[in-house]
Amino acid sequence: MNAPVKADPAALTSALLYLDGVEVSFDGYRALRGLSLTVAPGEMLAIIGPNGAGKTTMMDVITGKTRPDKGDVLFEGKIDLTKRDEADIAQLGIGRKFQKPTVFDSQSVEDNILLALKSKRGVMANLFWAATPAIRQKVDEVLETIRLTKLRTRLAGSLSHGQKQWLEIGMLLAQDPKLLLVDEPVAGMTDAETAQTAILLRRIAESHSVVVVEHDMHFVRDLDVRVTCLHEGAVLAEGTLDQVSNNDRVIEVYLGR
Ligand SMILES: Nc1ncnc2c1ncn2[C@@H]1O[C@H](COP(=O)(O)OP(=O)(O)OP(=O)(O)O)[C@@H](O)[C@H]1O
Repeated sequence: MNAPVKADPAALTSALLYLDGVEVSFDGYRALRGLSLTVAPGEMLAIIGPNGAGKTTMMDVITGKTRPDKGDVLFEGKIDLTKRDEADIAQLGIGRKFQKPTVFDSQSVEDNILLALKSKRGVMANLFWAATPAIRQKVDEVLETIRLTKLRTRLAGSLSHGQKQWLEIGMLLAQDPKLLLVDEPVAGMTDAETAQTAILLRRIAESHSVVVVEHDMHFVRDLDVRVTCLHEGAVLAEGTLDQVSNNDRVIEVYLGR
């Protein structure tokens, strides 16, 4: 069996996100077993791996939902995320998109974006909140990025599954995250929506760091980014999709022959 890939210590100071030797156990079951990886500023990283590899647990550790038993989880080279709670971590600029869209169906597309903007401002600020030109501009910008400008007045509940996913990504963008964590964004999408989502994430990655967990290899190929394959709670292989998908162990435990 291959030794788990270690984080590069030299990357610590330059990494936006740095995980080293992260261990998580649930009732004796070791979900993460020395997980080490880094995400550079402005980088998009795709994470693949079989069911139970620890991908969701990794996201939970980064966002403060799960505390690791051991290991380093650092943001911007110095902020120890293991000491912060979920709300703090969101404030630091780490946004997470879960697999299922959770938009407000009874609100319009643009009001969903506005609500996301408001939630960033906090309750007190909302008392004095008004649709200032700066806020309108931000909403316009986000709608343009997610290509929903023409549907801005439609009720979110009437959107297709893919459009809802894009809207939710827009709601994250409204909060100006430095790092976006995106969990299986194309599950349940049509092929056309999947292709559009790759274009959208590539556009977003021009100005944000992104970690995307996905099983759809066509989509991962379209992303054209560094790929990390997790297995049994650690990194099994890293590199381009071609390098990772030609790795014998990755073929054995995940992709098949
Ligand atoms: N709260 C929990 N209590 C007990 N076991 C858990 C808990 N959360 C996760 N696990 C176990 O830890 C392992 C890793 O799970 P995780 O959900 O992180 O894998 P994954 O790579 O996201 O899988 P999938 O691709 O199916 O989403 C699994 O065996 C899972 O059953």
